[in-house]
Amino acid sequence: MSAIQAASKRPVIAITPGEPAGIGPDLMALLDYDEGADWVCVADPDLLDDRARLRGRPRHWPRYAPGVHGPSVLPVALARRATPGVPDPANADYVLSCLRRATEGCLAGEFSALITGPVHKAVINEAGQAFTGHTEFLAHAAGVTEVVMMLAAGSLRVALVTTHLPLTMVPAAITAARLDAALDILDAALTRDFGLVRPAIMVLGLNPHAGEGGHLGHEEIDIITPAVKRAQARGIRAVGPVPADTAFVPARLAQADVVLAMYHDQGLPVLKAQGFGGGVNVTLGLPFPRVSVDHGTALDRAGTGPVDTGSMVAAMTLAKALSCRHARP
Ligand SMILES: NC(=O)c1ccc[n+]([C@@H]2O[C@H](COP(=O)([O-])OP(=O)(O)OC[C@H]3O[C@@H](n4cnc5c(N)ncnc54)[C@H](O)[C@@H]3O)[C@@H](O)[C@H]2O)c1
Ligand SMILES: N[C@H](C(=O)O)[C@H](O)COP(=O)(O)O
Repeated sequence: MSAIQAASKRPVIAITPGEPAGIGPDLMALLDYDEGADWVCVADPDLLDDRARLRGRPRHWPRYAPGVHGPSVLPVALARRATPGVPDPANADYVLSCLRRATEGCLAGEFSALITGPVHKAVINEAGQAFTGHTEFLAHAAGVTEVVMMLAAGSLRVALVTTHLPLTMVPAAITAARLDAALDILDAALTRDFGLVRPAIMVLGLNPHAGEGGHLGHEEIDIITPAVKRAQARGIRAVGPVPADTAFVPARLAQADVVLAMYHDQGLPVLKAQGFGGGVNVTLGLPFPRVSVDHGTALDRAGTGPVDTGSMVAAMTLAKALSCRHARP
């Protein structure tokens, strides 16, 4: 915990609202900010004012400075005024600048956690910046080679071996080293940050019916089963590979604290079907807590449509809890 946080005895949490044409700025306007933390919104103050006015919720945003409590804004200027629902590649640099500033603050101990609002990956790439997601961006910025994306909604937790990767590249990315790292990170984070004792990790197969004994694919025999056995030998309570189609059957799921899926759309559709709007996305393995919403930019709702703040509220609650756990000596 930094000197500022130690003095204030409460977490100072950075929030990046994400794509300025999306619903991130709407969330900033609509939220009730919990008084148990200082919330530093890294964004363009005019954008926040514009969106708050559109939402009929004008709010005074004090400038961020040590000793300013409650919500405040750390100004980063937009390149062009944002039109709700219409992402503009000219503002891609702004989105990344907000993220960089917040990340630097987390790495320096200025902030105790980072909450990210949704970004539009395509428009950032259209602006010429290679960007696949916050998870990969933050790992790179923090100089960490291996992290794990985990989404949680209620009691369901789904972690991913591979993240934002075209499906054709997935099999080659499921390596012994990646599986070992993912299982170690997951076990350590669930123990340290989520208070679980010897968490049960259900590892999915890659192929239909977990390869059907090698008749429907060999990754289970060649790579996944040996990784599960190595993890067990390290004391990790891993089981599998379990066929993905029946892994989420309630009786089976009840035996696991987390499901480790091989790729993005193997695990996340189940989680989002069950808990969309109240789930969170956590990056495990970073040197600071990072939590995000479970939804995207919802361009169709920015500025006017009904917006559910549930996921952002859940992200704020978890970021606060993780801030306190990370601050423990
Ligand atoms: N954390 C992130 O940065 C993040 C997460 C997921 C998707 N995305 C990005 O978002 C963009 C759009 O993705 P998408 O259309 O697949 O998903 P989306 O979550 O933006 O939208 C899916 C549906 O859910 C609705 N919705 C989303 N959030 C809502 C909320 N808070 N309240 C009410 N309704 C809500 C939308 O209106 C839409 O009908 C993509 O560029 C994607 O990469 C970013
Ligand atoms: N995979 C996430 C989801 O489906 O919710 C989303 O794309 C955000 O990922 P990052 O946190 O890496 O941006």
